[in-house]
Amino acid sequence: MKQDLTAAAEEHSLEIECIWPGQATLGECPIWDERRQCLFWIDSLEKKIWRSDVAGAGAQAYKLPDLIGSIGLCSDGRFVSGLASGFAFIDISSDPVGVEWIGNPEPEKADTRLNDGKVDRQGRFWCGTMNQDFATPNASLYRLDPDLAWHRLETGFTVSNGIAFSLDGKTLYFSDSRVDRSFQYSLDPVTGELSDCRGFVDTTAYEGRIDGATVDADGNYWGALFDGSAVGCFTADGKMMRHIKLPVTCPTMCAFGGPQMDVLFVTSARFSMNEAQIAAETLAGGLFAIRGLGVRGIPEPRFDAT
Ligand SMILES: O=C(O)[C@H](O)[C@@H](O)[C@H](O)[C@H](O)CO
Repeated sequence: MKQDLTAAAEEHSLEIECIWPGQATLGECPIWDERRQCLFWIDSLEKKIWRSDVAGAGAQAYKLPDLIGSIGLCSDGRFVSGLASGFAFIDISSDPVGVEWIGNPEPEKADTRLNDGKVDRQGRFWCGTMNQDFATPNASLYRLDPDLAWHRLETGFTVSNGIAFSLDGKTLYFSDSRVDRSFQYSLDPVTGELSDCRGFVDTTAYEGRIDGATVDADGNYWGALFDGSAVGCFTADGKMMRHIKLPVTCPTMCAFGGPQMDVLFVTSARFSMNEAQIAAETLAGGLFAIRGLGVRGIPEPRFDAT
């Protein structure tokens, strides 16, 4: 029996707007670029990076040669990314888009691909794989360092998700979404080593499972609740503080942005829905902006190859 959140949850002063009703198959990875003052997000399965202004206007897509799991900002204006066949830099300033391959951490595994990823406070790119059957527990968590060497930190997951970092960079958040588990690790900011894996949010108490996530300027953790039609905000010790309902079943990832860093952008997906569900949920795959939260994010750190 899932917890009844209706009493604690409703927040009537919020404005929730679908700012891009573009029906992504698998929208993911919203990221605010404070230098360009624009929003980027991806459609993993349609092999695209999308860009728009803060209001979703002027949306344009950049076509990629491969499925894409995640992007992070680089200090040189490119993206560091987890593509299905490996880590790569992506340069959207050229046409066609420039792709500089870094390497495939799992060339021996035909059934996995890189999925959720994020740059940590020290500028390293963390990215986890997922099994494309969403079930076999042979996915791993990797750290790509500025010297472009990658390191496998953990293994045995189904779908890597929920990667985010505490403000002091000493905690890594992670979720294995298909088994509905979320964790915290102690992260040594200097060496990038992980230790002391412990349970974080008990998402089995709520509808949905933690997909993509971010940490706000107060140090609280915001996670998209895939199959739960909501985003949840959790304290650093795993207690749900806020639960914000969305008009789509499958929100996938959230990130703060906008000139004041006070808008929460949320991507969503439709790949897991059947035809009847898609017909009933026309906004599925859209990009949402939640305003009026009274919370800000902080700019994303950048990856800087040495
Ligand atoms: O089903 C789930 O539990 C997962 O959350 C996925 O569906 C994600 O969206 C994943 O990140 C795919 O890229």
